[in-house]
Amino acid sequence: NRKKKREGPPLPPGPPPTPLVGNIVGLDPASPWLSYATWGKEYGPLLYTRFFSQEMIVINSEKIAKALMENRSHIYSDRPVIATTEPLGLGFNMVLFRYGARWRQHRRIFHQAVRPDAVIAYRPLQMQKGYQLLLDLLATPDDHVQHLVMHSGAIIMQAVYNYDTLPKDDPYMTVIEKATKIIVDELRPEVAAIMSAFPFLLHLPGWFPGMSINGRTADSMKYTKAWVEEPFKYTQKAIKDGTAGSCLVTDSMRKIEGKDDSDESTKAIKEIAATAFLAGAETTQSTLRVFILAMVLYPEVQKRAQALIDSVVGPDRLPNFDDRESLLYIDAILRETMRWNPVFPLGLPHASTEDDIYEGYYIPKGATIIPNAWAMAHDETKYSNSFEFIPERFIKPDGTLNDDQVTFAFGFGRRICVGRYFADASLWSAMALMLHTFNFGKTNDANGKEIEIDVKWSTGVAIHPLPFPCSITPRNPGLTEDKLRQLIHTSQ
Ligand code: HEM
Repeated sequence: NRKKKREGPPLPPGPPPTPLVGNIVGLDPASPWLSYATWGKEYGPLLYTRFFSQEMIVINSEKIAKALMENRSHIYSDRPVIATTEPLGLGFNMVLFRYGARWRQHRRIFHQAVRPDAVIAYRPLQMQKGYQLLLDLLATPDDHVQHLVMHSGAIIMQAVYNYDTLPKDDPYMTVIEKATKIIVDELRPEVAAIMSAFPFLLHLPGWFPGMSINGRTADSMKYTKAWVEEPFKYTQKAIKDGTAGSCLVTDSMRKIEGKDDSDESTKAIKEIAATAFLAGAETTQSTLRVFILAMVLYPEVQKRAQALIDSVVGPDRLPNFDDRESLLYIDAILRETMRWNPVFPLGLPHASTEDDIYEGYYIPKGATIIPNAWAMAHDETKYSNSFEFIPERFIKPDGTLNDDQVTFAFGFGRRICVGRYFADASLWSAMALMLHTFNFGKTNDANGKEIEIDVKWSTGVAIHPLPFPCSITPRNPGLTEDKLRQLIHTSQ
């Protein structure tokens, strides 16, 4: 027991571990962020827990997360080795890379493509895909989840490969969706910790209780290989044929031309392209699902946003990025969506590369560092009535936005989400367009009685609300497909 044998500063407090397994007892496997937040109330915002031999430091406070992962980022920028990465076929994915040269190379190329001044170039495509989302919602509002999946995926496929996804049964999207489903389900830190402690578990059959991952690795491998290779081949061919438009792959390939056209750079670009979908599509559509849930549950917020859009934009055209400055309430809604239910409730784990001491507590080298974004979002000292959806909390008395950009929802320090500016624009455009065009509300049952929404959440590393009954109706009751197409045409 490390706690007894060590001399010097103590480890941070935490619940007493069960011998061998550590702090599994009492941890809610479907929503561990709740257990960590509860433990935080008892033991303090910095917690020490253990899963088998893996030491974990859970941070429930934004201030401490910044003090460690930002101010001491030279120590806290690694990722834990996740034993399930390779079996799932995720070795290409820089999100999970250890801190080092390969990560730095990928991060640099990625940053070039989606840094604040570069993302402006993607606005027309984000608007186009937003228009398509409106058309899809008008045609079949009950399929709104599928439309959001397609919207977020189509933006990434276009931005990365300059590939226009098919509205139905797109071959690349189908394969990627299958892989993502397995990955999001299985890539949980607690599963990874168990697998790391007992690698032989990876060889147990998939039907063995708790070992669902083993039944799925072969499929995951197959799908991820197709995901990395196939769309990249599409763009490579377009480059060869001289028909390639600007996109992450084409632009990055052109940059290395003549300078460094080794296979390694090409491979890096190919892997970054696949990573963009993994990191960017599910997260964006999950956030938009949270947004729709909020609009249904908080009609007064929706009305306030629509009244503002009506006064600034009016009914005869759709909002665009030039209106953003005059529609700050939409930004407040965006921030509140990210805060109210962060789609990565436990962020993504970092790992420490040196022993450290923080406020008298010892943080061991090699510990997994878990920022509990959910607990930060529900810090009542910062966000009163934190379970309520209140965009006004981001607006200063003079009507401008405050400085709180809810960055904790995008992570910390050197590993902070590299795609956050891109995500912000995809989210803003979709939210503004949807609020302009539709009302989101509850539905009625057969007796005309309003159906109450019992919100349930998926589980895994990234989460979203499970489908809930809602009505999506055009604000203008006479809106037809033709009229909407006309509106889109005049707005371009
Ligand atoms: C609402 C949308 C999004 C959310 C909430 C989100 C959130 C996050 C979070 C919490 C992390 C972990 C940061 C850390 O380790 O501290 C992350 C990492 C990352 N995100 Fe995002 N993300 C979103 C969209 C995107 C998009 C659109 C892209 C790409 C176009 C992207 C690319 C990445 C990459 C590559 C990483 C890994 C960074 C690294 O390890 O260095 N994300 N994101």
